[in-house]
Amino acid sequence: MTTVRVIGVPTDYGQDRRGVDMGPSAIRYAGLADGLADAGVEVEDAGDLLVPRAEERDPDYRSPSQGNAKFLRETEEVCTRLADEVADTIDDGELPLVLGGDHSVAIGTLGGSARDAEVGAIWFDAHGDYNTPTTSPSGNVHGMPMAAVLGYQEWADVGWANAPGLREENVVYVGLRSLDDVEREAIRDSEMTAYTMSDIDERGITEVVEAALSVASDGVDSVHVSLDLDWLDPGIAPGVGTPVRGGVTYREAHYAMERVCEADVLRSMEVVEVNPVLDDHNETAELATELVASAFGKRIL
Ligand SMILES: NC(=[NH2+])NCCC[C@H](N)C(=O)O
Ligand SMILES: [Mn+2]
Ligand SMILES: [Mn+2]
Repeated sequence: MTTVRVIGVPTDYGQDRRGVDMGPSAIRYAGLADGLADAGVEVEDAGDLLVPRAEERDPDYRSPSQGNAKFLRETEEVCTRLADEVADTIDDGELPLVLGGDHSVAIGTLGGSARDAEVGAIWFDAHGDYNTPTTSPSGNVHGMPMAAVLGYQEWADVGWANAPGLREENVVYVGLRSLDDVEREAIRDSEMTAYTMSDIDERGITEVVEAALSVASDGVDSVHVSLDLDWLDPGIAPGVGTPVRGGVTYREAHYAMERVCEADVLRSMEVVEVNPVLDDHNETAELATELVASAFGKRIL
């Protein structure tokens, strides 16, 4: 039986809206343990990483190579510890489930997951998160993790952000609908595969998810799944910091998670960007919990 080790990362260094640091609590409160039990997996909750409050830090501390990026030192500090936790979890034969926090935590999750193995990644998100400290219009590191771990542009010089076992060819985006201009060109020029919402409209979630799974798992040991709650339509997932209209539906999202489970390639998973302060009676955290249960095997019949 799979044992899932839950690792909370209560950080909001990667963006400007406060509250996403409460994501791990909100997701647990929404019934994560019961959801995983329904899915038939063993659960071990490792608690939360200790993350100093943003108010105690200076977002504007910059070393010359940091460009616009805010809280980069703090992000390094958290992601370095997270990468070790994730790698240790996998070494112990368990499956890490990381609860964000904002999407900057992916630098740590992927760093640990792709440390000693060849892995692919499926990025369920409205956004590409492929900015760099100098191309980013916002300076928010949650818009940069994919570029960071792949060493795109100046990220190549940032020694701590890397995922040696992850190659662009095995990275797949599903559900894109908001890209910055430079980021769009960079994604076009990369070897990554990107399915936008229009692709889902045209081909249906069934076909897109099949394609995503096959590209991500091609020639590698296993796959990391990154689930940003703003992938879903804000009508059903209002508790996120950067909502974008026109996201996937409740059923499309569940279907995708069910297929992830059936493909039996999962190495690590993270659920990010749940912001209880912006949420409506914890409904986004509840949705996150249900989607995790589907990804780990909960079925109707
Ligand atoms: N993980 C996220 N929600 N990312 C949103 C990124 C938004 C925008 N592209 C930026 O870089 O600032
Ligand atoms: Mn994201
Ligand atoms: Mn997003």
